[in-house]
Amino acid sequence: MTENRVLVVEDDVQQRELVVSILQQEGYQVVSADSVEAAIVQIKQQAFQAILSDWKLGSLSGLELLRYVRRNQPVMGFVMVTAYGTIAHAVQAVQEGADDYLSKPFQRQALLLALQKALNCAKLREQNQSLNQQLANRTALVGMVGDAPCMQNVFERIQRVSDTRATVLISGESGTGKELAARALHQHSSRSHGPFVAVNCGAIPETLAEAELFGAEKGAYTGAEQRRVGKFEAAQGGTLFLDEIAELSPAMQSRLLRVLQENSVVRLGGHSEIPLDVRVIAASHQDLAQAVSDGRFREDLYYRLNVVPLRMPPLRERGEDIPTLIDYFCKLHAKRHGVAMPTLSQAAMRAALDYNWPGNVRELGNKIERFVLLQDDQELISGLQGSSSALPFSLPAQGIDWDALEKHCLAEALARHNNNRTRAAAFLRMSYKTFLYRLEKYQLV
Ligand SMILES: Nc1ncnc2c1ncn2[C@@H]1O[C@H](COP(=O)(O)OP(=O)(O)OP(=O)(O)O)[C@@H](O)[C@H]1O
Repeated sequence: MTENRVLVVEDDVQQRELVVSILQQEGYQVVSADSVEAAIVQIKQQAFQAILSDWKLGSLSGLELLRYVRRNQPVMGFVMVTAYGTIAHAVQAVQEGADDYLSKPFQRQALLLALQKALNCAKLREQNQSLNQQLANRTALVGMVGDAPCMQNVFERIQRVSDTRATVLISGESGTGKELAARALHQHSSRSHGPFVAVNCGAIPETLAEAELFGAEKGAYTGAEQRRVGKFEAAQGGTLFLDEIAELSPAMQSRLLRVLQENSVVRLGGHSEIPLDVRVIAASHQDLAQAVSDGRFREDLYYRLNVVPLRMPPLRERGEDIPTLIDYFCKLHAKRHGVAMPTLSQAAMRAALDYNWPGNVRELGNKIERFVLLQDDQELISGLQGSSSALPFSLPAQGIDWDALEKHCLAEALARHNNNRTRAAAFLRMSYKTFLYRLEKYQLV
């Protein structure tokens, strides 16, 4: 906000002039209006940071003006001036979004304080709006949908480390967006103009793995009729994404470790070292730490890769993102296939929220694509009901203390959502009212 322009709305000429002159003496830019209609004309013509309005204004009231402002200019500060003894009006004004109220007659100091409070509130709302905008841009920028706090943490980490050369190890179940995260890391780095090369380590035949990754000179192995450039070299100046890293054989693991340590590569059958300028990102849907404990993955390579760990949360841990993702995929696939955007029935949305999504975002994207093409709600619902009641855990043989479990679930839902009750209630698929009732029952409020 560059300057503080205030609109004073008052139908009593004397009172209006008095307020205008006090505010002008304080350095405010002041415009005045004598009715709700005149005030709305002014608001449409120029920007104000705050409005100071009388309650009683001819045939309309300041409340109507307040409602108009909150609908059309939600950021603007608002002070309601009420007649002496009409506290009910003041209460109603604050309930409907006024930042403060003043009871007539008021002192100069009270007027200035109330106006300052409204201006501060407006400033906070403006900052909030711009932060939300930044957040929305950020989400759009990385091409990943996710409002849940756990996804916001992922975005934050991506932003923080994208422009470094630090190796990132992305973990997460299949379909949680590991490759998308790797692409986001690349896109947000200064290497974005360079190549992004993705290799699925599980899909390369063992015998060809070395040549595929590190390259081979002509005649290095049977069938090598010409020089072959490996994936590391192909990613020069850019990013190499090694997916399913746990699938590499022990021999390949040690070669990879050497390349990473030396930051250079020697082609199979070659002699000269080729210096590398490659950022490496690895991913695995298997628990790599477990693979190390089981002796299937080299510990030193694990630590070399796991400089920055990035965990992609499974979809069932971020149920609040399901409606947004459904909307995103409906739009995406409707556009892609040139068909009308369908709407989900409430029953289908319910089924989607109750479903366990073992295939995560990929499965959701596929199911929604089919829905967009077939536009068959029932088909979608029946595809979601198969495992909808399956819980991600089973009860212990000795039984459970139900109250302790319920209390634990409520507390954990709150903790996971930074004490945001609306999100915690949605996470537990509970109405807000039911959630509050249960919090009170367990004295968690
Ligand atoms: N947060 C998200 N927002 C939008 N689309 C997403 C998101 N996460 C994943 N997707 C989409 O879901 C699909 C699967 O994502 P991706 O291939 O990145 O998952 P993955 O974890 O690498 O899977 P896998 O382990 O099976 O290789 C892709 O089409 C991707 O675009």
